[in-house]
Amino acid sequence: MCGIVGIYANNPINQTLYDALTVLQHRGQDAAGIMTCHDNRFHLRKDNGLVRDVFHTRHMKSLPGNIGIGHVRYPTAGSSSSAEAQPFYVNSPYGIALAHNGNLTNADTIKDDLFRSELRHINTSSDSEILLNVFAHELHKLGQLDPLPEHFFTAVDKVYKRCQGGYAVIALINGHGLLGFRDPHGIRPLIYGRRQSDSGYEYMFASESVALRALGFEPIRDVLPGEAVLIDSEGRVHSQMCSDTSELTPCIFEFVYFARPDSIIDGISVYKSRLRMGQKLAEKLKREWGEHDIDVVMPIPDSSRPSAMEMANVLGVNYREGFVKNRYIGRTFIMPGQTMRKKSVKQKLNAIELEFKGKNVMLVDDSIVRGTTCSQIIEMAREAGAKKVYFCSAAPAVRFPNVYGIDMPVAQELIAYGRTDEEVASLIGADRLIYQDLPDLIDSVQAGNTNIKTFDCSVFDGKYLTGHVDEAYLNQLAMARNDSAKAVSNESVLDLHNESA
Ligand SMILES: O=P(O)(O)OC[C@H]1O[C@H](OP(=O)(O)OP(=O)(O)O)[C@H](O)[C@@H]1O
Ligand SMILES: NC(=O)CC[C@H](N)C(=O)O
Ligand SMILES: [Mg+2]
Repeated sequence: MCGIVGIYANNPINQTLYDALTVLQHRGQDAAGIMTCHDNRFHLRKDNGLVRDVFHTRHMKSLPGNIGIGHVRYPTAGSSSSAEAQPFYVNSPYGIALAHNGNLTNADTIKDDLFRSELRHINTSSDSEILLNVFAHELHKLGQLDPLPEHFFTAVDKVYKRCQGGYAVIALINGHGLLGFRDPHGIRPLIYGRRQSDSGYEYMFASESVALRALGFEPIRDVLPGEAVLIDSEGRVHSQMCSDTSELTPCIFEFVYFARPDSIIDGISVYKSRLRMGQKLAEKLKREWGEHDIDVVMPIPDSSRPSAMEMANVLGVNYREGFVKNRYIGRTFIMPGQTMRKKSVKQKLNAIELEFKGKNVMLVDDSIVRGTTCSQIIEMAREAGAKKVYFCSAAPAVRFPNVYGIDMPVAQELIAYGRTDEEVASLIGADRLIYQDLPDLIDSVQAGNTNIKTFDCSVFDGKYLTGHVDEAYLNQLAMARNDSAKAVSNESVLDLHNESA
């Protein structure tokens, strides 16, 4: 679940890109990159690490220009090598840089086609480099020295025909502007907006509206599924639907966990949808438990706070913050290995004993995925003196892999895989466990925009709306991206992108 940003401005944009990436940091903590363009030359800085670690003053000074793109990475394909940090660059045609959020489900086939038929070499194992080369090839085929917007749209149409999966993309095209597009299902988010400057409007594309707002850009609208929006070199906006089979089916997990609560995605407030998740969960609890003996409702910071708050409210029970989060530890779920994730939960959360002593506590999390967080948290609650520890998840049980840009590639690594709710409860050590029902989760999100008829709920129901995701693909993905395979592929390599720090 990477974060992407692109800016067209009338003044240097290195600092604005940096600031936007810090706002999107929650979407990717592994690597960060910025590519700017000035006087027909690209300037790149990318490396592994958080935004604040990747860009020092000397890097910022060497990112000139009024147009550029940025990326924060959470790998879902390839390795964690700095060579696979983004943006990626290809020299022909025109010189194109690209930042991608999502995952291609037919990357291997396209890679083969690119080499055999189109004589293009892909030097990394990143699907984003493949996506860039497909776009570049299709654009090159049109043979235009002075391309018009329609040529870019034709190339995007071809990308839609060839690339399956979920993707939101921002491309920086030397001399021709910024191009944003979103896959025909709109699985991954992308929004654009503008702000007034002394010399006219400036434009920004971003994964989430919060990045626009934080930098003083007014959102115009979400990019539609199957649509491409071009901000040309003169700052004119062109847009076109490039796919004739598009339907908005956004990823519901953005609302559960990934996005910041202060973002609005496809017209839906993430914060409000989380409040509604809490409300629905409380209603389910009342229905199923009847009388209860819960003394306090507590969130597992950060993401579950709104749901826990509303749950406490509906149950008429005290809301208490029993865990304090170390603000210097990042999100644990998107960390690359299980050892690091496990260690970080303990460093990240600490119990305030007096909130637990002799109480029956209901711990609320937004989701239970591998079970790393809840198992440790329940243990901590008991150690802090809780009488009974109940646990609930504002999302249903995660039982299926994600193939669209969330790194949950292996069903067997999910704690609920092949287990009943009771079995999960006993494994994590909870006295009782309650999961949100899928229809309730969908209602909670859909209430924000009833025009959206379907959401990508694949991690909960195993339905992959883009098609072509079969048993064989899932098996192959599991082999390539299980935790031990990733540890091997992430061993250090010296690659083409090999600048000095
Ligand atoms: O079952 P698991 O595999 O542990 O995954 C689920 C947990 O991971 C996430 O927290 P994270 O620490 O990533 O981020 P947050 O601070 O935004 O809650 C999520 O909010 C759950 O707490
Ligand atoms: N999480 C993402 O969006 C990842 C983008 C791309 N698949 C990568 O691994 O770099
Ligand atoms: Mg969490």
